[in-house]
Amino acid sequence: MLPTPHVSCDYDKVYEPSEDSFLLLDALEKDRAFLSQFLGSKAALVCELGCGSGIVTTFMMQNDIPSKYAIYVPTDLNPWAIESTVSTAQRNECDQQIFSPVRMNLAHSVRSRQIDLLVFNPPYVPAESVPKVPSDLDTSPAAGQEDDSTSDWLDLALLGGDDGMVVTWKVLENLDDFLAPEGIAYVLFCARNKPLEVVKHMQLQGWKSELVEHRKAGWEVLSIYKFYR
Ligand SMILES: C[S@@+](CC[C@H](N)C(=O)[O-])C[C@H]1O[C@@H](n2cnc3c(N)ncnc32)[C@H](O)[C@@H]1O
Repeated sequence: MLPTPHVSCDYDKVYEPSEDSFLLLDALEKDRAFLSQFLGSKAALVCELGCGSGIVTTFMMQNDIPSKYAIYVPTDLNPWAIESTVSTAQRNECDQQIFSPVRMNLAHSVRSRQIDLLVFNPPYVPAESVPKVPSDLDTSPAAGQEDDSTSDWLDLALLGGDDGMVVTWKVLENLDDFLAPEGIAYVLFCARNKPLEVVKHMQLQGWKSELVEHRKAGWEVLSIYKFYR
């Protein structure tokens, strides 16, 4: 079993690693040899969206997933998550890797079709609405029309709107633009996200998809699917 990074953050501001984070680590560990074969021969661009404490990106860096030549660009809307990701990487002595966390909305500031490995543990809890993207990072036409009061960073980490899928759909609908031609994405779902319906929809769009991990966590059932062309 691969070592889990040491993490210590201010959990009033940043999502505390939980069952979902650990399931993602297990999925990446399970697919480590596959990822090394699939992407290991090049300097792969690895982009974890919503990096939070940095536990997942640090785990990948610690364990050369997909290879020791990879370039890691984790992203988050929450500035405290970016700060925590830097300190988690330092705490775990990952300063050998090429690593540059960036505050951005999903992967919208990364050039099209550049990401080789995309990893996302999204805000997946069904809720009436999703907290709005802070106006300095919102590029939609409606941006700047409301006051910018996003201060509850934990709501942003958890609340996923209708079916808990609003943010995840923003990634899946942009996957063709985000992923490199031979790229692959690992995305976490809870049962209330109706992952089987989502996978069917993605397959109809031409994506290949496989279940990587599946676990009951308290009253949630969590699963991780990978998507590739
Ligand atoms: C469930 S937490 C996962 C944190 C970490 N990856 C883990 O597994 O422990 C979701 C993360 O996504 C971030 N997030 C939410 N919406 C985002 C968006 N539109 N763009 C980037 N990050 C976002 C939140 O700030 C939070 O850090």
